[in-house]
Amino acid sequence: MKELIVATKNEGKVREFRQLFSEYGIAVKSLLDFDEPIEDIEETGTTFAENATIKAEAISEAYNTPVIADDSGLVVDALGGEPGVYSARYAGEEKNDQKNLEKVMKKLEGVPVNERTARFVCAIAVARPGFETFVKEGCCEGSIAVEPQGQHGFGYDPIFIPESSERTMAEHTSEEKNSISHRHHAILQLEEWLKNQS
Ligand SMILES: O=c1nc[nH]c2c1ncn2[C@H]1C[C@H](O)[C@@H](COP(=O)(O)OP(=O)(O)OP(=O)(O)O)O1
Ligand SMILES: [Mg+2]
Repeated sequence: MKELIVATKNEGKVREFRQLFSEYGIAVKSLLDFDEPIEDIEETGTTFAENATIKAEAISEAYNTPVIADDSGLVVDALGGEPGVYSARYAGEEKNDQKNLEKVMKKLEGVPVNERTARFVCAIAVARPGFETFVKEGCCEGSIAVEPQGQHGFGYDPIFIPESSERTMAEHTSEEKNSISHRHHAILQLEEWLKNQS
């Protein structure tokens, strides 16, 4: 089975990539599977695409091998697009999912349901030695719940209600999430390239 390196340390993403790529006969190796510790890569870009490129190219260049990376996050209209590229560190550098979603809930206190629109965005960069890096994006439209619900998934899933649903993403099974998520939509755009990998 073909193996792809995904330059992430996020266990939630790794779980989803394993499930999503298994459809293409591709196994996933993440930075959590490396024997040696991998230093955190600074995400200095101002867009998801830039940060995905930075992560994919850093690992591709270090190991001289093809690598993909995912930069993703939550974009809330009533917060002018926050937390956006700062999603992981919204409530501080410690990257705490619970504190991050509490900060969003607090900022949205009193904001009526019809003004709580938001989307999850995912940029996936493909970096290969000797080739130009390319990036594909996917998104999942929805809104921010009035209170957190559900145990599945990771990150902001307990407060995000996809527009196709009445439940939060964390109340969806992984199969359900993987059929509607921003990550799924980004991967669909990579499909042609992925089919040539297996
Ligand atoms: O499906 C999702 N469901 C809920 N929350 C999500 C999702 N997808 C991204 N998110 C949130 C988590 C984190 O707060 C940020 C990603 O930040 P991002 O820098 O891309 O990832 P990360 O630092 O956790 O791991 P890494 O950079 O090693 O891939 O957006
Ligand atoms: Mg990150």
